[in-house]
Amino acid sequence: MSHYVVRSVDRADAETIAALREAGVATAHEAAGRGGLLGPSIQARQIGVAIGGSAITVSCHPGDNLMIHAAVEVCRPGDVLVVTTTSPSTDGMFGDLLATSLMARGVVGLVIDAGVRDIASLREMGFPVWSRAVHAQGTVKASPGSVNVPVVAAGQLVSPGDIIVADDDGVIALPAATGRTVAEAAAKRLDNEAAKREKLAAGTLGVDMYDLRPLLASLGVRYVDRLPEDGLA
Ligand SMILES: O=C([O-])CC(=O)C(=O)O
Ligand SMILES: [Mg+2]
Repeated sequence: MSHYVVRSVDRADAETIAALREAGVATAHEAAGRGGLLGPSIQARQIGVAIGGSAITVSCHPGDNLMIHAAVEVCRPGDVLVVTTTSPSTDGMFGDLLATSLMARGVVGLVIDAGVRDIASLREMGFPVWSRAVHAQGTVKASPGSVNVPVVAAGQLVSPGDIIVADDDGVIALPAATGRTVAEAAAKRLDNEAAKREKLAAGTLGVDMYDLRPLLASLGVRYVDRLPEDGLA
């Protein structure tokens, strides 16, 4: 098996990335046709932080953070490091020292399908992390892997240069080439949601706003004042 550190990455433009970050993971996911999400095994390790950036991908041997060290050098300001392991692992392969190194390169956050440690320091430093686990288990630097090859993180294919948006709801990866179209669709959804929010706040019911009464009737859902004697039979 060959191992590579790929230096060149095609990134999306900063404006598109910022628009998707502002839209948020849920809206970007809807705007992308309900695609792109990493699975919920990867969770935010801080509250109220949203990031957007270009993926630098890392494929590591489980329990081995050698390739994270190798990846730091190819990161640019505005990137997000996306780390995977070649078999499932929750070892704490990333902590405040690696975060210090990434912050010095202008990396805006980490998404890792494995464990992190030094979590109190990471929060204090303001380096945001989305991970499968928090686990102090130490790792070694011994086995080869690759940087900037396609990887799978929590069931989602992530390619180098993908737009990563992460917030309290989770993480989404979008191909850079689709970014502008998704950002436009996200902006439309946000406008539309603003109008809906106003109506809902004024007391309009979802069943009326979405015209769901005919659907409920066609599905055989009946409104009664009391449950009939024969119950749900
Ligand atoms: O050094 C390691 O193996 C991971 C870690 O704790 C750090 O980056 O601070
Ligand atoms: Mg440490």
